[in-house]
Amino acid sequence: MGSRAGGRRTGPKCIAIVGPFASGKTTLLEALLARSGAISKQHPVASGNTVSDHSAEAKAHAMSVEAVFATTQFMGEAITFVDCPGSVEFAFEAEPILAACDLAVVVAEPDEKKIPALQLIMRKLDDLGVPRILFLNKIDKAAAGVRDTLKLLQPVSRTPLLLRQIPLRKDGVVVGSIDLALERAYIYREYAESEIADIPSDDKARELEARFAMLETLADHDDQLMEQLLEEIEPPKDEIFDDLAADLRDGAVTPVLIGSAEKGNGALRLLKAIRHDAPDIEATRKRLGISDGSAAVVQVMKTIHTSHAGKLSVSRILSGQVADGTELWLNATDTSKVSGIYRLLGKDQSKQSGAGAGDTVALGKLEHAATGQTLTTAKGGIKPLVKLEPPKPVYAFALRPKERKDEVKMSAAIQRLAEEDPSLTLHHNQDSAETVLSGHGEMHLRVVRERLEGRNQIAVEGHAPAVPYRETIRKSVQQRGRHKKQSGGHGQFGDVVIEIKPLPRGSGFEFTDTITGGVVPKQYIQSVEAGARDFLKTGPLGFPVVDIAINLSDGSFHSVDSSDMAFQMAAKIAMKEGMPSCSPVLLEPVMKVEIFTPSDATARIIALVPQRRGQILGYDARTDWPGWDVVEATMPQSEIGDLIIELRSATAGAATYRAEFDHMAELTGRLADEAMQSGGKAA
Ligand SMILES: Nc1nc2c(ncn2[C@@H]2O[C@H](COP(=O)(O)OP(=O)(O)OP(=O)(O)O)[C@@H](O)[C@H]2O)c(=O)[nH]1
Repeated sequence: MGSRAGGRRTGPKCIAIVGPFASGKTTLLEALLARSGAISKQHPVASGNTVSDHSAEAKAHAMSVEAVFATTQFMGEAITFVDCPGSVEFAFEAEPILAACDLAVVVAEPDEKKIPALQLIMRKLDDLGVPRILFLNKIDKAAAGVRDTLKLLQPVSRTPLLLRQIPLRKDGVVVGSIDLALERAYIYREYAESEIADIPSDDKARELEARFAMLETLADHDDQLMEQLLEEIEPPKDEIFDDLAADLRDGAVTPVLIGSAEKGNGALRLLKAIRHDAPDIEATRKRLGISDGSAAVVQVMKTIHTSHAGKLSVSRILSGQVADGTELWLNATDTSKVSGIYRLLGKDQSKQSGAGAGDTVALGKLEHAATGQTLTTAKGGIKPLVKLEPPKPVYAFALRPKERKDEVKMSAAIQRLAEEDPSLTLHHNQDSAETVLSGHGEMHLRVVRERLEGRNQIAVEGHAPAVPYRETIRKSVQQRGRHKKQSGGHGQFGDVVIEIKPLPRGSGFEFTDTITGGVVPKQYIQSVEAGARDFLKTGPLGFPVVDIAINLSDGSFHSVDSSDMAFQMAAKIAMKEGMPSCSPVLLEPVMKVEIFTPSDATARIIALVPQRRGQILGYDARTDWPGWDVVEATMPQSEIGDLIIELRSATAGAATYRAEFDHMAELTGRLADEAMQSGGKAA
């Protein structure tokens, strides 16, 4: 095999490990690090001692909650692995990493339920054009044959899944694998390199059949190989290896390796496949459309704030060299100086004097750099290589510190967390005076809270954000309002007659006057409007009033005692007395919702819409998403708060939704009473 590398040094690689939730990515990283010698021993996830799940939050939930970088050396070459979280709630973490890595290892399980989640990941890789290897993990638990599993998985991949290994079974238990390119058997040993063996004679026929299928797929891109197969000539192994590498690099196939990360089985084969077949930095530059110039080009993959090294921008050096003190252009006008270069192994950092093309390192103190940015030593910066677009949030809560004194500290801490996680958004709701944090699910926001409480020592409390209810009226009324005060000296006098009328939904507020003969002088007409507007900020039901028209039709004034204030007061009195007779009614915001779901769950999704007072508008196949549907509905905003939780539990985490304001609708009965009692805020 050594000859295949041909002595060609390919430079440091960066490999993203992605895959559905709990498919074994953290475990696989642990196995890869142990096998390549970066760590002395592989720890199980449950021990809480893995390189990847090092944060308090990851340990607490026994799941990855952020991307973790680990650089190792394999056969003299550096490989940085990035363990990306599998939960859809943290899916955005992977995007800036995938944008600049050489290859993605997709860790999948022989489990039908995880297929929709796998499909989402494969689509993302297709969109970004990232070459990938599929690592079929948990082969120890596989009940079905590997080829049957691949038939199940094939629809999620736009490129053919190319089975490179088949399992070797003894008494129904997987004891090793057969490499179809090398035509060798590997007998698994726990936490140790597999033993090379001859292919057992009983398995030979199965091996030949699977090998032929592999060669046939390779022959689709190699005419010579096709001829050899047709003429039954044994193709030289070197050509097969070249084809495997070329097809992977070109994104023409998805090679499939098998293994059991938990015992370290298959890790070495995977490392070798990465060494020989994974695209290198040159290929990645080509994918990103940049050449290898003298200027350094750096893609920021993640931002972290550490207690001792400060802000770190974990970056891929795409070309050139970066040293301590190198000045990098962030855009056309701003620069930042690198202060500290570190190689990462989970939470551990080791200081480096510099980094070159292909390296993935943490660059210290680039104060204004952000995740996803492309930095360069070229004066004036360069056009960003990727455009990061965080998906729209699907879950939110209002947050406040338990102690008022922590308010400033909390908002600074959230800013830092949002810098680390661009899929988090924060806004201040003027209406409800709430600080609303939005993200991608309950766990996503729970982790933010835990970070505030743990890392930042700020006790916080959260609740569902207030629903912006409004109120309106159903009936018209004419009302007089008189404000008269004679308290010694200067008196106050204002007298108005107004007509209060309902307007069609969405009209807002209108003010007119039909004053004739100057019974209300011009300058006080606007006072009447101001008074009415002020009153409407909180109507009789306790909410802002909308869709209402006020016409000032009559009134009187006093040449000395009338004033702006007096007419504002008169208008408010008229409103206060008139409004209860107008049959006020509560309005709730109703959203137009698009729910994206795997088709086999469409019926379930349609059934849950009316349970949330929603109305189905229709459903259809999702454009360009085979096997998916989109369900359109309207649904009150108050019912959407935790919609994502139900959607995900109905679809193994795959479904999602988009909602936008559609209209305000009348709300009566028990729900209206509850809303009035709570003022729209969650209990
Ligand atoms: N039987 C078996 N279990 C495995 C294997 N690999 C991982 N597991 C188990 O699967 C569970 C999930 O493993 P993790 O490595 O945490 O999965 P992950 O993909 O990193 O999870 P997230 O990043 O949190 O989505 C753990 O209980 C592992 O012990 C395997 O090869 N065989």
